[in-house]
Parts: sequence; C-alpha cells; structure tokens
Amino acid sequence: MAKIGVLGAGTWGMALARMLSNSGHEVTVWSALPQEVDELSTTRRQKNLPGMVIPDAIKFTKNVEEACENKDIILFAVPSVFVRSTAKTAAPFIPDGQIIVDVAKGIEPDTLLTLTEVIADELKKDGKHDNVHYVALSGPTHAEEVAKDLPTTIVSACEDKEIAEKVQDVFMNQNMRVYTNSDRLGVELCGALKNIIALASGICSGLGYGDNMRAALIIRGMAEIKRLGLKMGGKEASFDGLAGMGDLIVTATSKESRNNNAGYLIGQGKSAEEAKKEVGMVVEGINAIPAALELAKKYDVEMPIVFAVDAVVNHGADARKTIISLMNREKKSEMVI
Ligand SMILES: NC(=O)c1ccc[n+]([C@@H]2O[C@H](COP(=O)([O-])OP(=O)(O)OC[C@H]3O[C@@H](n4cnc5c(N)ncnc54)[C@H](O)[C@@H]3O)[C@@H](O)[C@H]2O)c1
Ligand SMILES: O=P(O)(O)OC[C@H](O)CO
Repeated sequence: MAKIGVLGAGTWGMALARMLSNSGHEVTVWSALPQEVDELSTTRRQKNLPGMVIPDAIKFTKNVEEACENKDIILFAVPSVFVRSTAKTAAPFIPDGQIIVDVAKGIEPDTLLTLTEVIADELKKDGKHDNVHYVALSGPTHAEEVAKDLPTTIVSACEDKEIAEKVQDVFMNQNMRVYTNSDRLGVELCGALKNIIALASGICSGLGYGDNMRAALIIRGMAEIKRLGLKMGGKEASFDGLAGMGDLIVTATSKESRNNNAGYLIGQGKSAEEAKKEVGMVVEGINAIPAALELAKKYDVEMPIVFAVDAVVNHGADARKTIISLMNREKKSEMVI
C-alpha cells in the first residue's frame, strides 16, 4: 500500500484518486478551491463524473501540507496553467527525494518547458530540492472511462528505471496496465501536442467532414509532432507508442474528448471562448498552441496543421477555407519526415 497525495480535484485527479483508493492505497486529495473540497467531501461526487461514487476512504484537505507530508507519491493533476502555481504552493512541504508524478498535459508558453520541467524549475528555486524524481504519467486515458473501471493503458515515463517501475507498480491494477518508458520529454511532448491535432479533428467534424479527414489528421498530425519531438531529443518509440499515437487516436476520435468536442463547436462556428465555456473543463489544446508555434519556430520545423488550428482558433480564419488551403499546399512525399 502506498500513501498518495493528489493535488487537483478535477475530472482526472478524481478518477485517478478513486482508482488508487480502490486498489488499496491511502489517498489524500487537495484542491486550491476550498468550496470544491467541501462539496466533494460531502456529496462524494465529482460534478463532471456524475456516475462515479467517491470512496469514503479518500480524505479531502484544504491544507496542502497534509497532501504532501509523508507521501510515497505526490500526483500533480491540475490543468497546465496551474502547474507552476501549485508547485510553488506545495514546494515548502515537498521533501527532497520525493517522487512526483504529473498527469497534466501541456507546455508552458513563456518558458517552453514541459510540465515536469515546470515543477522542477519551481522546486529548485529554494536550493532544497536537488534529488526529487519526476515522472510523466500519460497515455490514452479518458477519465470518464477510468471512472467506470474500463480497461486502460498508460505510460510511466522517467529516465530512472527503478522510479518508473515504482510508479508502474502503484498505478497498475486489473483494469489499468502501465508500461514504463525512459523518454520523459518525448512522452510529455506527445501529451501536449496531440491536443492541438484533436482540436483539428473536431473542427473537421464540425464542418461535416468525415473519417477520411480524421484519419489523415491523425497520421499527418503525428508526422508533425514527431518532426518537432525528434529534433528536441524525444525518442521515436514514444511517438509510436501509447502516449504518442495511442493518445492521439483516442483524443481525436472520442466523444469524451474535451479537445475534440471544443474543436467540433469551433467547426460549427462558435468562438474558442464559447467552445471552452460549453465544454466546461480544461481544453489543453487551446492552451498549447502558443508554445507549439514557438517551438516550431525555434527548431525550424514545419507544423502546418498546428498553424492552421491557430489561424482558426485565435485569428478568426474561416475553418473551411483553412482546410482547403491545407489540402492545397505544395506536393509532398510521405517518405520525408
Ligand atoms: N480528464 C481527462 O480525461 C484527462 C486524462 C488525462 C490527462 N488529463 C490532463 O489532466 C489535467 C487536468 O485535467 P482535468 O480533466 O482534470 O481538468 P478539469 O478542468 O476537470 O480540472 C479542474 C480542476 O482544476 C483545479 N483548479 C481550478 N482552479 C485552480 C487553481 N487556481 N489552482 C490549482 N488548481 C485549480 C480544481 O481542482 C478543478 O476541479 C489536464 O492537463 C488534462 O490534459 C485529463
Ligand atoms: O479530453 P481531452 O481531449 O482533454 O483528453 C484527455 C486525455 O488527454 C486523453 O488521454
């Protein structure tokens, strides 16, 4: 049995908290929102997972120290925009040597750091966190399915094999199969960038395009994720694996996907703001666009789908005309990465 502190009580944090508690682990959940702690601890329901009952064994707290002290694992499960502030709040209570697992997916726009790098960047500021272990836990994992104990796979990514395996052991159960991976950077890039391609997939559905277009976006979307990721030092196996192609497939095709659904609404003519509001949970693909554009420039790689999504989502470009111009770019060979 492990002691686990979960920081963040949104859809994914609570689906994982329930799963871990049902596996016999001792789980304490902290939220930055005091009202949310009151609501969850009394109703034992998460508003976006209405069918899921929160086990009585899960403890909720408004005190971040309680969620961080004496824990085998501290799980960061807040949306990407809150990862740095959460790390700052928790830092004084995180001991050196701690295992930190991040499940949020994104890239910080100002620093271009992945999210475990953001946590590390924040923790190292006090000079007391030189030996913290960082793990990215990522894959094709919609909370709505995990909350129903449907079979799911995920990747525990850490350059330290022993740490990746410790996390594998804690999260693995009969419904959750965990693979290890030593390429934390590649796994995190996949998780952040696939959300932008999923927006494109949703936009195309909203326009009335079909499965042919969706398949094209998945394959050519991964081509551009890989083009950037390999240049940044990610490993091919990650892009071809569960956290790469696996997660892109699920996000670009699932009705549960926040990104796919937001894209659909945008394709139907809603603004990005209207789409985010209607989805009611974080749409990380929209948050990831600025960093993806910067990285494409910095590493001098072509990312035509990402640029097309930016034009539609952030600059009011007509979605149909944008897709037509994507289709009518100069001719290419598939053999060139
Ligand atoms: N939902 C999924 O299926 C899923 C699966 C895998 C990964 N993820 C990733 O996990 C992350 C969280 O996703 P989610 O679906 O749980 O999002 P969500 O929109 O459900 O999360 C909202 C939660 O964020 C927290 N929060 C709100 N304001 C905050 C603040 N100021 N400071 C700190 N925390 C605050 C609260 O606990 C709130 O409930 C995202 O990066 C997402 O990409 C989600
Ligand atoms: O619902 P989405 O689009 O935010 O995707 C959630 C997860 O990343 C799926 O693995």
